[in-house]
Amino acid sequence: MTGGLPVSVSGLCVTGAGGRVLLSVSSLALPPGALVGVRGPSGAGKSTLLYALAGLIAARGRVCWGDTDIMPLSAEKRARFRAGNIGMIFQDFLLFEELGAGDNAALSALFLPRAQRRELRARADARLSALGLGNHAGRSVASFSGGERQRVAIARAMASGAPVLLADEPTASLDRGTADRLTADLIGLVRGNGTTLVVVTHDARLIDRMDRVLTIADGALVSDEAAPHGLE
Ligand SMILES: Nc1ncnc2c1ncn2[C@@H]1O[C@H](COP(=O)(O)OP(=O)(O)OP(=O)(O)O)[C@@H](O)[C@H]1O
Repeated sequence: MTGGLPVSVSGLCVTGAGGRVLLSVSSLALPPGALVGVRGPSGAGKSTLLYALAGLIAARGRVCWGDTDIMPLSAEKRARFRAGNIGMIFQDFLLFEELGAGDNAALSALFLPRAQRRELRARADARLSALGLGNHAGRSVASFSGGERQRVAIARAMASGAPVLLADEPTASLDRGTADRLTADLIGLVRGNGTTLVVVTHDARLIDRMDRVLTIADGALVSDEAAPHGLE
């Protein structure tokens, strides 16, 4: 892992059916290794921002990770950039029930040349261990609790060694204690690796651990605050 990437966004606009503006961000710049929380009311456009940053939805404007503007890239080049640079934790985990934790965490090895698979598998196992699941790598995730599943999703997102991690509600549906432990583990891992983290969350305690907090309302970036400890 070589540390995070900076992100800069300008003139970003995502529209939905009938041209309705779902998200509009005129300008945003985040330094490498920043831990950034995104909050706001339901339906405000938070997940839309995450998906636009990942280049997973159609949008206008510029989204640069480091020196690379991902917007003009072909779908294939964008997917390749994403695979090498962006780890994603989706709201519903997207795990394969029939596979073990280790196989789920190392899933992206399927898309790598054989020579690099062993390395990715080792990193996936190391992430699982760091998240307290080292002894459960062979167990099918079908029998995992919500907190354990979320840890597998984090291990998978970080196994590729991507310098950027995008997470959508990583503590949703977890009890307070589990959410707090997961938050501590996630932040420890991300800070230790210098990864840039952008996390959408309604969890005030997770927000409170971020360096920076963006508030989205009605499809617009309405505030961008540094180190807002004690908010909400
Ligand atoms: N593919 C789509 N096509 C049309 N509209 C969409 C699409 N995806 C999302 N939207 C709309 O865009 C708006 C923003 O959705 P988004 O999921 O980004 O909100 P959110 O802030 O993440 O909400 P929540 O906190 O409830 O997850 C909503 O009105 C939603 O219905």
